[in-house]
Amino acid sequence: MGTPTPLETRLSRVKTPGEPVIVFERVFLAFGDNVILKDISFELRAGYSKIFLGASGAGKSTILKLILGLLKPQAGKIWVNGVRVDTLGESDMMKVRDDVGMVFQEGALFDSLSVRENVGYKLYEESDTPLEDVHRRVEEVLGWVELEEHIDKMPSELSGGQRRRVAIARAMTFQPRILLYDEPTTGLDPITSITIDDEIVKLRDIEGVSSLVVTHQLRDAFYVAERMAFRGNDGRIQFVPATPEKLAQTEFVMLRDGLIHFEGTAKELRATNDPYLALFLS
Ligand SMILES: Nc1ncnc2c1ncn2[C@@H]1O[C@H](COP(=O)(O)OP(=O)(O)OP(=O)(O)O)[C@@H](O)[C@H]1O
Repeated sequence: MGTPTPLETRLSRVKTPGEPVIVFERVFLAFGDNVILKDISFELRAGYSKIFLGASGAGKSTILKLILGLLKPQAGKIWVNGVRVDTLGESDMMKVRDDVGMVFQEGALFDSLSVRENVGYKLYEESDTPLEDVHRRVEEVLGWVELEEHIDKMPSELSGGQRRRVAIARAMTFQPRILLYDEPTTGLDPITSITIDDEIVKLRDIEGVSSLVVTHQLRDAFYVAERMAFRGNDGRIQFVPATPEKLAQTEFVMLRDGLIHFEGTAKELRATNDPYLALFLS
């Protein structure tokens, strides 16, 4: 076995299912007189997913920026992996961000870098990680999203769905406990969207990654909530309809007028009589 390499040590962080990994407590945020978040409290637990819905401008991306420490609230408290981030300075925030992967809208790859370099760019910059370890990790994460054979291509040679999968692989490089997805399927056709949704499901169910997904695509949101992945006896990953326990691990959060208008499972959302939600779902 030998001594673990620095990369192996980073990848071996303990992950306890069910413990809170993101906590918002009575968060208030305004830009001048424009109050965006009035009083927001929620908890994301390890291995769970939360899907944020809401009209344009409701504050969904603002919540992602607060988690990453790119914005600070004027009141309330925010914890990420047990660290209070609303009062944290930038250098400590960098360490917190190491455990949070981010999949941006449109994938946001570097056009001038190959797929390999896009996925591994942070690792290649680190002098303490041997090059062969970096190559191995990059190949591993690209294998996970089934794109190993495209490793030496440029982003311009990939389809929109493949580019998003590269972005997911890149976000996984350091095996973060939390993945934040900002509109991961926007602009993709329904079939391609499903390949992205399956990656989100796989990461949640096989890797135990906690995820926060901001989306306007209700069909994809329900797909992620109502499906589950498991590894069969032959070692292959299979997808089946979610069991009741698994269904309970994904919650929808609807933001409206700076407050949480609804928080509940797919089943509860589908059964709602609330006129605002019904309008949103129609
Ligand atoms: N830096 C900023 N300065 C001033 N106002 C801002 C700033 N960033 C965001 N806002 C405002 O905050 C509100 C919430 O923005 P946010 O991007 O969080 O909405 P959203 O729910 O993600 O919307 P969309 O679905 O359109 O992406 C918007 O009214 C936006 O104009």
